[in-house]
Amino acid sequence: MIRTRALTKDFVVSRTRTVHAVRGISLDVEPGELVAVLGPNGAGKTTTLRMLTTLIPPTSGTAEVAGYDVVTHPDRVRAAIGYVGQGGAGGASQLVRDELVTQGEIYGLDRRTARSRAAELIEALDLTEQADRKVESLSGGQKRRLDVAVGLVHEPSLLFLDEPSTGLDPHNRANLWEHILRMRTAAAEPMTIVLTTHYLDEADTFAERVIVVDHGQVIADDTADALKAELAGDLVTLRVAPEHAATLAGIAERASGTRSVHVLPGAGSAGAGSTDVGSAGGASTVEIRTADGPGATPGLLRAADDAGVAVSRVDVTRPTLDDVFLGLTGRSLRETAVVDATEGGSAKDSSAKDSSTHDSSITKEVLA
Ligand SMILES: Nc1ncnc2c1ncn2[C@@H]1O[C@H](COP(=O)(O)OP(=O)(O)OP(=O)(O)O)[C@@H](O)[C@H]1O
Repeated sequence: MIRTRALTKDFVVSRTRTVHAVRGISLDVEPGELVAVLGPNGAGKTTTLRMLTTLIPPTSGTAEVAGYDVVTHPDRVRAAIGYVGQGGAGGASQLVRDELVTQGEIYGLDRRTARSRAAELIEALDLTEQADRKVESLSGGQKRRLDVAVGLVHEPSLLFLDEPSTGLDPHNRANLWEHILRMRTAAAEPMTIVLTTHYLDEADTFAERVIVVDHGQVIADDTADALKAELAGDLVTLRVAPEHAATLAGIAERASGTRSVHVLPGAGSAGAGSTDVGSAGGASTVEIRTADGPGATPGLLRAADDAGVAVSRVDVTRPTLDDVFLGLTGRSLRETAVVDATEGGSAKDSSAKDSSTHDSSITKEVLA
């Protein structure tokens, strides 16, 4: 459905400065895939989407979309795809229904077909009550659903969504996703969807494949689970008395599946002989990165018990996509998003904060 080879885009911003926004992206997306493109602000996600949707020409390299070259057959590409950009489409003073009909006609549907397609989409995207209101009167969530409807009006087999849910509250995000997934499976052939997002949990939950982009290049490409298992691993955190931390670290290092072990002295535990086990102030923490945290933990606890090491608390944390990015680049996607927002970005800081609340961790107190 999509095939790019060594795709690049340079922006000449002044006589002395060129921004290399996309630096040689080669990727293949098969029909029916749901792919999330993830990366910090300025990574080149939107620029890539804009080339694939024929809005800007590549500087070099090739891109075929829906079987057509984006440079030599842009009209064919446009007829086959839907694109929901960041700004959204839509004439503000048009009625919702009229907007959909107009867009359908722009895509070559006759008026009757455009009307029936508009009615279908209004129902499918839960816009019945808003159908005869002006676009400018819609709420953020309703407007985004209309944007998606506009992107789907000509029944494209491939839909590009550029940050579809940025700025929406969690309820509206969930609602939008429900609609997108329903539309996808309702199509005669499962629709291919390529989206960019700042929401790590969104990519994690809905995308079948995650492409991580940084500095204009693809740095990882797999399912979210595979990326997390291969590039991050689970984190097992054990609390022990400071004098037992080295013994426990040794046990962890010898355990199968262990990738790394770190000992963090507890606050106030620098003084030798602290035995304040169970109190956050005195205990040391042994952090173990392992391929399978829930599987490894019982063996670790047995070995600790055999060695006379009393573990006062166990936390097993499954990695997030942010851990994957951190492992790949040494930077956190959340941090980069927040920093860029303070430098003039807009809604990105809220997305970054929101995604940081998503974390799946299993916590278990162990009686020492
Ligand atoms: N028209 C342009 N002229 C000059 N530079 C541009 C232009 N469009 C994008 N860039 C630059 O190209 C780089 C990639 O931008 P792009 O918008 O593709 O990133 P992004 O990953 O989509 O970021 P965001 O998550 O903030 O939307 C950035 O450094 C950006 O400033």
